[in-house]
Amino acid sequence: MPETPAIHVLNGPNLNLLGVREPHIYGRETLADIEARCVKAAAGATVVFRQTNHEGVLVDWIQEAREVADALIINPAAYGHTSVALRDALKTLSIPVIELHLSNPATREPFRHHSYVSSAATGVIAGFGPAGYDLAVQAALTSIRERG
Ligand SMILES: O=C(O)[C@]1(O)C=C(c2cccc(Sc3ccccc3)c2)[C@@H](O)[C@H](O)C1
Repeated sequence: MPETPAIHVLNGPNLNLLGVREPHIYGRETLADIEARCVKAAAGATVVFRQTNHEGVLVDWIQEAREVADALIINPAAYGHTSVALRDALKTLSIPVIELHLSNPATREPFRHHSYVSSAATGVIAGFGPAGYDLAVQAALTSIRERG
């Protein structure tokens, strides 16, 4: 177990607009609120929390995590349903990868039912709203601890 684990949390397109519209689907918390949740749940572990609307930037951040992170949490948003590039980048990682969705895409439009990310993830958390990020951080810490 690293002395101070580093958990990278990556967020995909449009998540910078959270809390503004569709609170019945994604909740009323902003991404800044969710970042604060992650820091609190991490209980002293380092949290690197980022959001981008650009697929290639997510690939760059995944490659960076390969070198410096002990676990990766990713909410790919719409790119989860479209991006082989994200799947390929995640497959290069040997650290725990947790796919996270605020909503449960399986209960929504058919085009959201498939995720390219899931086949590269250690596990998936979906449908719990912002609390899902707390669950993902706990899962990351447990996975790090159990890997030694
Ligand atoms: O549930 C999620 O977290 C999800 O990853 C997030 C998504 C998503 C889609 C559009 C906008 C937003 S964030 C948002 C919400 C309300 C108003 C503006 C932006 C997230 C979807 O693309 C995914 O299918 C599901």
